[in-house]
Amino acid sequence: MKGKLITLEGIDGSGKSTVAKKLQENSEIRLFEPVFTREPTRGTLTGNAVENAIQSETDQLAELFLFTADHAEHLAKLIKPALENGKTVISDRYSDSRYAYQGVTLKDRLENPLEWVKSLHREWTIVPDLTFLFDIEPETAVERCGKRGEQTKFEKIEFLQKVRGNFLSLAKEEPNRFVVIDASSSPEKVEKEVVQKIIEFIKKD
Ligand SMILES: Nc1ncnc2c1ncn2[C@@H]1O[C@H](COP(=O)(O)OP(=O)(O)OP(=O)(O)O)[C@@H](O)[C@H]1O
Ligand SMILES: Cc1cn([C@H]2C[C@H](O)[C@@H](COP(=O)(O)O)O2)c(=O)[nH]c1=O
Repeated sequence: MKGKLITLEGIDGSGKSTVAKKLQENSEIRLFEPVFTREPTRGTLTGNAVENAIQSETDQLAELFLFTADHAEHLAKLIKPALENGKTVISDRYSDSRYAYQGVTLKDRLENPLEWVKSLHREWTIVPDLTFLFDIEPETAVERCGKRGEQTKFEKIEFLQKVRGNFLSLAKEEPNRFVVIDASSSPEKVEKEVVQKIIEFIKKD
């Protein structure tokens, strides 16, 4: 793989999509001609299945496998070919979302769901080169989501506190891959920090 994979992670409402949009418009980032993508994927068979699953009371294991199927399809159809072509890929959510979220949804079904979900990916996923964790108090994130948050089952403070804990443990385990961003700062400050880190990272090679 010649290209680099950069991922944006964090709880719902942490500001990932806002930054992803800003990165697409940023002239310094555009020079690298990155491929922008996201998980769950949009408008695909697997992405639509995930969308349906998260809008209903789907069995948590079934939901994990749908998210994972979407990841496999995403890797095969977009991520791997882009990296093999030397492209920089920037994904709004990726595997760490599975480890952090399904690490919580499956806690009554499995002994150590986070590790189990990780092990399920180990032999075939591509580990990102750089991951931004948009870290924020769930209260602030849920408030930001307003009415939108009331419609989805994951945007609940207590649940997101546990997801945030999982993200922070993942970041602690791999300090060389993760950059933890204070996502409660202003949109301008968050964008500036992310742009600066991406440029440093790409130029370093
Ligand atoms: N730094 C910021 N300060 C204040 N508000 C912000 C900031 N970043 C984003 N927002 C606002 O917070 C809300 C959620 O942001 P956004 O959709 O980017 O989050 P997200 O992490 O992509 O959420 P999700 O994962 O649920 O899609 C939006 O209304 C956005 O305008
Ligand atoms: C990839 C992925 C996502 N989720 C959760 C996180 C969100 O609540 C929804 C959809 O994501 P969006 O960025 O808000 O569109 O799904 C998850 O639980 N597991 C995953 O692997």
